[in-house]
Amino acid sequence: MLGGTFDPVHLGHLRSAVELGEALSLDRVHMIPAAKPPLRGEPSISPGERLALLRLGIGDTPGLVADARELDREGPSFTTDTLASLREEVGPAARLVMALGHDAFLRLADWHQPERLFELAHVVVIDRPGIDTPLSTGLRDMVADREVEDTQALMSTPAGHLLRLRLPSRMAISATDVRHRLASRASVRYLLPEAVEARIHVYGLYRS
Ligand SMILES: Nc1ncnc2c1ncn2[C@@H]1O[C@H](COP(=O)(O)OP(=O)(O)OP(=O)(O)O)[C@@H](O)[C@H]1O
Ligand SMILES: O=C(O)c1ccc[n+]([C@@H]2O[C@H](COP(=O)([O-])O)[C@@H](O)[C@H]2O)c1
Repeated sequence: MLGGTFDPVHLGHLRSAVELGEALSLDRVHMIPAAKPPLRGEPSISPGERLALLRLGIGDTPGLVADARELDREGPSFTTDTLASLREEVGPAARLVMALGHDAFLRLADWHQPERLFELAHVVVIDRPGIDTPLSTGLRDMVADREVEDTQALMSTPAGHLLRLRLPSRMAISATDVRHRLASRASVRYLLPEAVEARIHVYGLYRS
């Protein structure tokens, strides 16, 4: 899974999802919008609208799935609940991966039941340009015994390891920057899929 606020989805998310799938030979990558992201304020647009943009962004891309399961739950969108539901679907022997960017990883110790994440899945941290803040002591201690060096070691078990991955097309694109550009009427061309940009303009999203 690659979860996110996707406010809105951009090419950094989509290209990372494709390259993650290739790097780990995954059957598919579920991109899962958080209805209520636990550690940040209310997103700029509704969960349903963020999901609609994600669906447009994915289009018919092989291997990518727009997964709406977090929109069906009440309360904060805790990733442990999402992984538990994915684990239930795929069974105990399947290899399950939760991917996140380095910026999100830096706060992993503050997540709901962080240790349980590793009982349910592997954690793969995607390098993000410009973000090289060192880990806190708590986070370093949490992951020390879990870290593996390569994808083969990661995929030898169903869950429990951590891998840091540098994908080929590292993109310095952020949703914050996209929102700022839209609010100031600057161009977002080539930062988003064209269908996503078109819908944003048609509905006048992110204008203020
Ligand atoms: N350009 C990128 N390259 C790699 N990973 C990314 C990139 N952008 C976002 N991610 C990761 O994708 C996940 C979802 O990101 P999110 O929806 O918060 O986008 P964002 O661009 O970080 O948004 P914002 O600027 O609003 O914080 C997070 O784990 C994040 O680290
Ligand atoms: O489970 C948690 O406690 C938790 C705390 C913070 C973030 N997450 C998830 O991490 C993903 C990225 O979050 P964000 O805020 O960086 O877009 C998204 O799927 C969130 O639901 C999950």
